[in-house]
Amino acid sequence: MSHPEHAQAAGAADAHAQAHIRCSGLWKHYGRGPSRMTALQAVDLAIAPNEFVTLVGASGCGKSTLLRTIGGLESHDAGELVVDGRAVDGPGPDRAMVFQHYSLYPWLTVIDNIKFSRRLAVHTQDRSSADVEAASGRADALLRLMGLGHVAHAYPGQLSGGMQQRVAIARALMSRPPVLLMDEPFGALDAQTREVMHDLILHVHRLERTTIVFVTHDVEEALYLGQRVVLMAPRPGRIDSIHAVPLGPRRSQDMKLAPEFVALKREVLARIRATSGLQTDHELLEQLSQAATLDQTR
Ligand SMILES: Nc1ncnc2c1ncn2[C@@H]1O[C@H](COP(=O)(O)OP(=O)(O)OP(=O)(O)O)[C@@H](O)[C@H]1O
Repeated sequence: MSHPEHAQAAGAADAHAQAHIRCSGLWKHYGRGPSRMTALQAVDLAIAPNEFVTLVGASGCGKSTLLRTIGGLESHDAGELVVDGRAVDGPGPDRAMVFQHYSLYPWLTVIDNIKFSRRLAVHTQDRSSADVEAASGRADALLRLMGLGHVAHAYPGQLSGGMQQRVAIARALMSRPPVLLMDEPFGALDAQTREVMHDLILHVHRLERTTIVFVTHDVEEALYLGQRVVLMAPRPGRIDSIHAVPLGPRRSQDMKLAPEFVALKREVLARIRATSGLQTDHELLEQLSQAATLDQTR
């Protein structure tokens, strides 16, 4: 006889086993001795293939550390981290990363920036001309997908921040990575450009069927993009709670006004304040004014 709780537990275990990215009891420390701090404490997280998951939380809660660990840029101290059934022991072509700063090559044109990683592979692995042609076709398709066709032969310095970030995303997608890891990719863009980038990345996610893990400080961005929002808490860095976003996969800007969106935004914001140790903005202002008074009396 099946029991609902058992069925739920079995479902969760199944999801864990079939996950594209799976962290089980993941620990990460920085420093040694008395200065040792725990950046990740027993993180358990299963991300399904083609899922879009966002990570939010107060400053220093370990969002970037978790993302970089999944990317293989940081090692973990204990626990298990598996991507596509394989234990992660460093960076790999299956996991592309996009950061806030575009890190494009200023001396290469847009199209050459996009082809760059592929170009290295052509040199090192003695690819055939058919491979080179396929790479050109892929680069052209990405130019179109990212709305960059008209600037293919421009240099990064001639482009706006939003356009440069589109190039960086196209370059990350060039080798069809199954996983895209994004660390505050739109953090330096103005509000209007961010909105355009949000719809663009959702479109890319639908077409490329990539699993995306996206770090942000911005709760509205986290809710608009994510199918699930993972809320992390600091000191020690850990997962506080995971929230399913009650919106379908096709999103539009007016959904941000839907009562269920607004209610979840409030809940997540309140939880971030609570976990950061600051209950209210008022409390923060009081702390700042006390610090200012202390400075004046010194
Ligand atoms: N290389 C490092 N060496 C020592 N401590 C580090 C290192 N990288 C991060 N930390 C510390 O680990 C904790 C988690 O940092 P992390 O950057 O992952 O947090 P975050 O949630 O991404 O923060 P933010 O939102 O401010 O970017 C912080 O206390 C940070 O100071």
